[in-house]
Amino acid sequence: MFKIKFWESGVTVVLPDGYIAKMKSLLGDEYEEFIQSYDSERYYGLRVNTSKISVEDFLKIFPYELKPIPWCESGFYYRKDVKPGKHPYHAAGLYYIQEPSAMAVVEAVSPQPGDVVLDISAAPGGKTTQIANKIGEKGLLISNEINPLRAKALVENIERFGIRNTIVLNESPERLLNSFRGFFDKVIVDAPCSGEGMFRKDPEVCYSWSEGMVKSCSKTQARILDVVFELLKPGGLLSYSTCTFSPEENEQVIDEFLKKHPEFELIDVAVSRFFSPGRPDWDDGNPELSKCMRLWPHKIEGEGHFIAVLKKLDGDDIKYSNKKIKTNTSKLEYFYDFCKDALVKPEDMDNITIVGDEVYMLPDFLPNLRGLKVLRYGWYLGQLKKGRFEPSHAMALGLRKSDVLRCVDLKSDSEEVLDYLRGQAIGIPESLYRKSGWSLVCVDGFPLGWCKIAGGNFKNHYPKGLRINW
Ligand SMILES: C[S@@+](CC[C@H](N)C(=O)[O-])C[C@H]1O[C@@H](n2cnc3c(N)ncnc32)[C@H](O)[C@@H]1O
Repeated sequence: MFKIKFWESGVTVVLPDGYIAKMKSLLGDEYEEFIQSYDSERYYGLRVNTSKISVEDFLKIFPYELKPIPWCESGFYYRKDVKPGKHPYHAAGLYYIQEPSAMAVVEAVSPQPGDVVLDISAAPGGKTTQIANKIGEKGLLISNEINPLRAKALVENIERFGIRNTIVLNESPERLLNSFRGFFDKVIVDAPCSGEGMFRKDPEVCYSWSEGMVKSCSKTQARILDVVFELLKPGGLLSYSTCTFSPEENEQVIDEFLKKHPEFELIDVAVSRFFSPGRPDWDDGNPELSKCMRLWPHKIEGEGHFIAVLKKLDGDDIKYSNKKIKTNTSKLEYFYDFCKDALVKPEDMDNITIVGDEVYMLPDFLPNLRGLKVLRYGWYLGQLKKGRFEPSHAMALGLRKSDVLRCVDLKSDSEEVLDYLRGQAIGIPESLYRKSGWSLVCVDGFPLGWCKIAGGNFKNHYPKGLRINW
């Protein structure tokens, strides 16, 4: 019987016997070193949102000690006694709290500025927010999540990050085929898996593990790959990752895929130098499988992961045209009134459309989304209500302080910033006493949300569902 103690909660969990026996037989001499990694604490990481702040500037203002993660320039380890999720900079979207090994996936496939990328199983948004930072304003990201509840968390994280050019879908992989054959430069399959690599992080994952789960996950993974290969352009890259050790969900899934799809090949990538090679001997010996990457908790400062990057060598070149969404421009009058009243450059608000009563700024290129469950068509700006426009939280977080005419800028170490996040009223600066209308609330210059001021009074519009209770 092998027990692990969870350092955060103090809970002790017995690792499944079947899992221990399997790791012993797979790892042989290396097993002792591997199993000892459970005596150490897990690692804690955060990744800077480089679309809002440079790493250099972030390090100047973040009040806690950080240590660089070798494989991700914007990633840092923090100490477990630090609670970055409670700092106002988190609410302002300056970083994403992410397990350090998980940051390697996007680094491996290395999306470039302007790329068109699909993140097929995206919630809660770790990879998506990292991709968005890399492709920049000119790229296009389709961020998809099959589970509607998890898709909600995905939308929240995308909006907190202030990402504008992402379409969020709630679809099964199969239903994407009609719209996106040969459309993407890069596809990320961060697959659902048995989670063996996360045992040290989350006791729930140990409880749900079974040999049957490993088998059923490997079938799901193969099914997802069998759909997404069609979505890539010739020359495009497919990233496949799991947070589990079982060869059935890793090398064996990749080998089966390569056998069926000779137009794909595994490639070496720059970050592989930090990690261990894949294990051909855990499949049928195909030496190419050593190009996969294994992230072992006894070899690196991070949890267990598997990553493979494959290139599509051949396929049809399909041309896509930009879709327009017909919009009733007369209804946009209230939105433009808002822009004139609140923004320094209202004329910058172009490519605007209305879907139902929601106002969006569309990405530069819009694919055909007919028949798909679309949760976001790009930057969600707000809602048209009877005779007025109400700006969204997503609009606030996608703006910069310099974009708005009125701003209440709070200090990150002030009680007022916490009061704002609690949903309470706060004092307004003298310069705004005689002003009225929607105003941005910032922390050290970074948007947190909206308030409305009138006659010297402050009305808090921080979303109810996000308010803090400490
Ligand atoms: C490892 S998690 C993704 C983590 C995410 N990429 C991130 O970085 O935050 C796997 C995701 O796959 C989704 N999933 C489950 N079954 C699926 C299926 N059949 N097809 C596609 N996605 C699936 C789960 O809902 C889950 O959100």
